[in-house]
Amino acid sequence: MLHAWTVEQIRAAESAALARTGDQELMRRAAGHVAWAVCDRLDPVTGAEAVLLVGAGNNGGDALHAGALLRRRGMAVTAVLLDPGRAHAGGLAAFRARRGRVLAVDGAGGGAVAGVLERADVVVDGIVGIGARGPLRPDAARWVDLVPAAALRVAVDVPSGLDPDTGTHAGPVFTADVTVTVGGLKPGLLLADDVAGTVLVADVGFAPKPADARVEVLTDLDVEALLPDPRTGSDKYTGGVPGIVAGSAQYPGAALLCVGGAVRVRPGMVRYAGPQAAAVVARWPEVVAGDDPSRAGQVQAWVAGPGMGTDEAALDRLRTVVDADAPVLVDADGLTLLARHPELLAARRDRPTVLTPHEREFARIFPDLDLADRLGAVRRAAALAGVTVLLKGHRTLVAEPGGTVTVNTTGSGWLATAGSGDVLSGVIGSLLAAGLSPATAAAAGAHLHGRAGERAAALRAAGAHQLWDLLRVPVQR
Ligand SMILES: NC(=O)C1=CN([C@@H]2O[C@H](COP(=O)(O)OP(=O)(O)OC[C@H]3O[C@@H](n4cnc5c(N)ncnc54)[C@H](O)[C@@H]3O)[C@@H](O)[C@H]2O)[C@@H](O)CC1
Ligand SMILES: [K+]
Repeated sequence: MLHAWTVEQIRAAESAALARTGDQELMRRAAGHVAWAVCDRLDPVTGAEAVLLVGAGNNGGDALHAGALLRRRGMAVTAVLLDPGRAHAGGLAAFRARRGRVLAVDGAGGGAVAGVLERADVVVDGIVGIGARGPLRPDAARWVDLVPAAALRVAVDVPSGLDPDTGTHAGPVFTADVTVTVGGLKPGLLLADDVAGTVLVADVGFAPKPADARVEVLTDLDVEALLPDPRTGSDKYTGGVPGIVAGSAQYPGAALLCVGGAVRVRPGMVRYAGPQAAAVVARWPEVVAGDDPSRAGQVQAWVAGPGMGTDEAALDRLRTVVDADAPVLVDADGLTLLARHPELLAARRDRPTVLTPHEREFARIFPDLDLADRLGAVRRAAALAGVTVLLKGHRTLVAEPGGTVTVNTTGSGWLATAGSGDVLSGVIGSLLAAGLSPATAAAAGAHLHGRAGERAAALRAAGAHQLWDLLRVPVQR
């Protein structure tokens, strides 16, 4: 499991380390990681041209110390001081001692900055780190816009302009190929990977406690450990029995896709209750199928929604499922019905329940929550409804009512295809039926589904049904 901490939490851990170690030493360590990240990606290092964008705080100090190290490796390094009177004194002294070139944007050097940036092989962003508030000020933002995309772009701690707690950026932002983040991951780096690039965590001698983190990432090993293979003595109920309510005359494929997701994650048995029973059994002979969830027999978790329609018959089926004691996942048309009948959602409060909306469905159920901050919105939705909420997107987020959010980092563009979400619902339904908690089942399901999407990309396997075969491929080590 990986963890990410808020700026406040990082600051608290940092202050204890500052008292122990001193800020110069911490900064030198951080700078060592930044310089290593640069040199590791350049060939040759000697003679390459680097530009440091240096703000007025310690983030700029990190960049200046890194610049001094890059000088030692024979690089031509120019420090652009955005606020020359307030540049970090220790960092500047170390940089000058290595005969680095200094340009001050408010002095004679200002005019030369654009030309220096244009030629740079590497640009190091030390404009602001976790001390910044709000969008970048115009005097800093103008330089971000001049950074050439062809250069290696390395952000110190956080790409300037990106909110480390939320991953939002209201104005210009430094787009990094690599972010070297100090002390621990920040949620914003996970959410805005398009801005942060590859994230390296620089261990400088302090780290917040994993137990304090409210944002987590599952790894392959975590997910494998949650899904043991069947053993001698297992029966169909130890594997788990999901019940699927999906599909309609208009969307028969949704039933097959959702059931397929459930079957291929290894439940003990899958039940189906809807109008496509014959088609389901024709494709999935292992499934026990009927049309009425109230007569389905023992079910350990329900999935309701994909392609089920929104008519009276669909509403009746959804009511039956919502009344069940077993865990329930509601997706797609089921979410549309929940938005129209809030009493059904209220009935699931504090009972094991997962909602899996994409952004439009989310906005229908939680119209007052602002999706500009997806992390904040999904967390508030889970707290408001008292259920687990999985918000789909490039970074799918899973929030439990207690406030912890899991960020899914697997996936590919090949998942953006009709029916892909139906498969995901079936996968999570199986995991719920196997006894995982709603948040763990949702996060593990999103992880498996994302890995399947990555394999689909590698194979160019188009079509959501291709995901069935790619869900439980063993992890390569
Ligand atoms: N304190 C320490 O000893 C350590 C600090 N570290 C580095 O220090 C950074 C934090 O340093 P600081 O607390 O000095 O803060 P920053 O360097 O992140 O930013 C503070 C400066 O940014 C300016 N600023 C604030 N909001 C702005 C905005 N919207 N647009 C433009 N400028 C803005 C402020 O006027 C201030 O001068 C970390 O991100 C990390 O890079 C690390 O080196 C570890 C050790
Ligand atoms: K930065």
